[in-house]
Order: sequence, then structure tokens, then C-alpha cells
Amino acid sequence: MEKKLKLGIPKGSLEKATMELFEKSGWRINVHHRNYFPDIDDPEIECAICRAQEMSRYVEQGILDCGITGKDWILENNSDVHTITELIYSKVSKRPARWVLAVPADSNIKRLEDLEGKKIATELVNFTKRYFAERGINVTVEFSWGATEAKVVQGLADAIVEVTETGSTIRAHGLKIIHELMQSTPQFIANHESWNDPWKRKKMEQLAIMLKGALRAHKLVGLKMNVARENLDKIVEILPSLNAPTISPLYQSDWFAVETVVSEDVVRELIPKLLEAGAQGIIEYALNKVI
Ligand SMILES: Nc1ncnc2c1ncn2[C@@H]1O[C@H](COP(=O)(O)OP(=O)(O)OP(=O)(O)O)[C@@H](O)[C@H]1O
Ligand SMILES: O=P(O)(O)OC[C@H]1O[C@H](OP(=O)(O)OP(=O)(O)O)[C@H](O)[C@@H]1O
Ligand SMILES: [Mg+2]
Repeated sequence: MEKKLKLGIPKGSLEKATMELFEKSGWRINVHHRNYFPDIDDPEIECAICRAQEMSRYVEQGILDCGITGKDWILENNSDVHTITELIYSKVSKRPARWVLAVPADSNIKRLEDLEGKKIATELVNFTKRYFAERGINVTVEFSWGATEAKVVQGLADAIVEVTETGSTIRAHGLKIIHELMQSTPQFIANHESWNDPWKRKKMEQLAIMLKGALRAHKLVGLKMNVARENLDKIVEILPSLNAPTISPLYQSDWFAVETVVSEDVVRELIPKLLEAGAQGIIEYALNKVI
């Protein structure tokens, strides 16, 4: 029988970034309008789109072999799943999402303890209840279906526990963050039984290597240049490098090709310095994966 790995892709905030990551990793996923079973260009994988909030339950129950979802929802559901690897990306940046306690800017609630007897609105009910219970603070936690920031503004709750990435939604509602409860990043998780199946494990490991490789390549570029022997030490000293740079002699000459991988952010400072130190024929190129 043909073997297939059932892979869950999160719908919602992480969907676009996840699709882009798979594309960069070497798998093209094609979503059809109003259909939650997208095509993937790998006959060994079967994709399903499902809510990030429910993913870990489906993986735990074996409906899916594996999937990607936030650490926050795995903890909220208390799911018993195997974490293959953490994948550090977000909706718009590479920063982790943060679950924070926020109150109106003029509130006299300043610390966690000030919430004793108060009401909190959140989508992350179980986690929040546990968090306050572990600290011996009595609070009422109410489930919010979304647009949670509005609830403190409307006076429906004293505080909210909400996810933030850039902070713009919190700011737009005139709220202030008084505490961070957790940071959450996407996790590639597996059902325990699937992880113990050698064929499935191999396939999941292949995915993990390529997904991590594509993430590591983000913001990294390759730099290559020609350098005369007398300038070589000077150039190597200037170069920040993941590893030592590769240096190869040019054919029948006293020049060398120097190759390295650097962060994209430093290139604009680096290239003028390299030129000044005698490098020639400098090229910068994009990287798809760094393993
Ligand atoms: N603005 C954001 N920036 C980064 N990560 C986010 C953001 N919003 C949500 N996430 C992450 O995406 C996952 C799903 O988020 P969330 O629970 O808000 O559902 P959603 O996909 O946004 O759907 P909904 O429209 O119901 O909110 C979570 O793991 C969360 O940490
Ligand atoms: O700090 P920021 O970058 O502003 O991101 C935070 C916002 O992103 C999420 O909303 P989402 O887009 O998922 O909409 P939702 O209200 O339907 O959850 C989250 O619920 C916040 O409202
Ligand atoms: Mg959301």
C-alpha cells in the first residue's frame, strides 16, 4: 500500500507564513478556494488545513500524523504530543508571539496580584486559569471569541490576556502591558505512534531538516570576492562568518576567491570596507537554505 503522511497546516494567523515557509523548503502547497485539503507536490504527503487551536488535539488523537501549531495552543489543550522541532517564525516577523496581561493605560492594576477578585477576558482560558491558580491569585477568567482588546475598553473585563506580535493592536486600544505570561513559537508536532513508525519518522525528519534550513537562510546572504594574497588576512579579519570563510586559489595567479555567509543587515556596511581593503569582483547572492 502507498504510504502517506498526514500533515496539518494551520489556518488563520500562521497560514500565510507557513505556506511561504514550505515553498522555501521545497514543497509547493496549492490551496483551492473553500477546500481545506490543499494539494502538495509530494505524493508521500496528504495535507489538511485546520485551526491552530485544534491542531494539537487532532495530532494527539492520530487523525493527523503531524502538524504545525503554536506552543500556546498545545499548552492550552494540554496535548500529549511529540515535539519534532520548534520553528521560529510569526505572522509578520521572526519574533515570537507573546501572551501578555494588558489593562487600560489609566488602570490602577499594576501587578499580577492587583487582579485578585477581578475579571479577565481571553481566548486562552485554561492556560490563564492555571497561571493564576499556580500563583494563588483568585480571578474570574472569561472566554473571549476574539477582538479581545475591545473588552477592557468597553468595561466588560478588568484586564485581558492576549497575544501580541508587533504591539500595534494593544497600542491602538490605549492599553498597557503589565506582565508577560509566555512566549509562543510554532512547533512541528507529531502523534507518538506516528513518530514511532520508521517510515513516517524519516519523512517527518526530512521535513524538519528542510523547514529549519529555510528558516536559517532567512536574512542570510552569500558573499564572494577575489582577493590578492597580500590582502587576504586583512579581508578575513573584516568578514563576520557563520564558519571560517572558504578560500580557494584562482587558476595560475596569486589571487584567491573568498566565500562566506553573512547576515543581510551587515552587507551595506561590509561591502565598502571590503573594497577599501582590496577586494574585487564582489558578488552578493540570496540563499534558499542553510543546513
Ligand atoms: N499577531 C500575531 N502575531 C504572531 N503570531 C500570532 C498572531 N496572532 C496569532 N498568532 C499565533 O498564531 C496561532 C493562532 O493564532 P490565534 O489563536 O489568534 O488564531 P488565528 O489563527 O489568529 O485565528 P482567529 O482569527 O480566530 O484569531 C497562535 O499560535 C498564535 O500564537
Ligand atoms: O501585536 P499585533 O501585531 O498587533 O498582533 C496582535 C493581534 O493579532 C491577533 O489578532 P488576529 O489578527 O488573529 O485577529 P483576531 O482578533 O481575530 O484574533 C491577536 O489576537 C491580536 O489582536
Ligand atoms: Mg487571532
